[in-house]
Amino acid sequence: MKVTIVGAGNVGASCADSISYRGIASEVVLLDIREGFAEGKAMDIMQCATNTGFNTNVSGVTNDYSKTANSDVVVITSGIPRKPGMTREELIGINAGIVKTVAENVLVHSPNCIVVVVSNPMDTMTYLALKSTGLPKNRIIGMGGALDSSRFRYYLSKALDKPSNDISAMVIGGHGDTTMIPLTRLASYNGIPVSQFLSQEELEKVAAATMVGGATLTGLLGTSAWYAPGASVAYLVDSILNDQKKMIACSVFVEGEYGQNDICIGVPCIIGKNGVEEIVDIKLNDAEKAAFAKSAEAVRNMNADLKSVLA
Ligand SMILES: NC(=O)c1ccc[n+]([C@@H]2O[C@H](COP(=O)([O-])OP(=O)(O)OC[C@H]3O[C@@H](n4cnc5c(N)ncnc54)[C@H](O)[C@@H]3O)[C@@H](O)[C@H]2O)c1
Ligand SMILES: O=C(O)C[C@H](O)C(=O)O
Repeated sequence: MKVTIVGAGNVGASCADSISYRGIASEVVLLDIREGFAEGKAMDIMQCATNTGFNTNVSGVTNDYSKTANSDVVVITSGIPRKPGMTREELIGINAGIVKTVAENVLVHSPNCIVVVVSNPMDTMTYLALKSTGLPKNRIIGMGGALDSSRFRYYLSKALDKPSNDISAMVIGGHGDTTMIPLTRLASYNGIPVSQFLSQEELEKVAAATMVGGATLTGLLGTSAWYAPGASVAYLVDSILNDQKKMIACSVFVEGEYGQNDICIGVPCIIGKNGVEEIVDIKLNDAEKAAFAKSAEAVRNMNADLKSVLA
């Protein structure tokens, strides 16, 4: 199985590292416009092979899409990241042009691939990739919910003082500081509702920390995060390539689900060899429904900024 990752920066290289280390694909191609950069990242990753024991062939190319031919999955991480104090939405001006060109280029050489969009603002970039390529909706997946959910589990584990892997929790809605919806009511510690262990106030603090999880890291690092984003992409790609049918919150095109239409937004999806195989209909309560409608409105408003790019 072949995976192409466009953008060999912090997130792209971390995706390649996670995918090869976990043996998810036989071949990974990193592509970047910076001369020699993807080649360097690929060589560095390949020099891990003997010490970590992986067999994936990782190669790098400078803007040569012919080397990406016949990829099963293409991950788009190209574009600029935010700096401290910025929102993801502020990246739209530069990243929209990059994502549109990249999505069109990859499809020339891999017409049957599934596209995973990572570049921010991710829900808007996913919608752009879908509209500009005309691909069927099951083949365009925005990665954000997997990362946000893992941050939610991290903050719950800190509050509970229990291991993250014993906690099950999901974030839906937009991948933005104010649009994420951590589903606190449905989070559990080994199947037991977390509300049995944490007060409402503690749960609200966890949800708030989750929503600004990316901004917190950006403030600490001076640029946005990459290890957890790379691992989250690998988790998603694994479910596609190995047809695992995991339920993962992903940004996908909705047509009536959760009362919304014509946007890409985070909803629970079954992810398998066909990409998005099902959108799972969780019964939300009234407060969660209202939060989802508000999040969807913000996501829809951002799409309006794509008019000139999509014209
Ligand atoms: N969806 C998520 O959960 C999530 C998580 C982390 C980061 N991100 C986003 O991912 C993007 C990348 O972040 P990063 O930290 O890796 O940034 P980075 O600056 O480290 O890397 C971006 C790379 O893209 C390359 N690039 C730019 N234009 C290109 C083009 N036309 N073709 C090929 N490559 C091109 C650059 O040369 C650079 O190497 C940002 O938009 C960031 O906000 C999203
Ligand atoms: O926070 C960012 O800007 C990057 C990414 O969306 C993240 O959540 O880490």
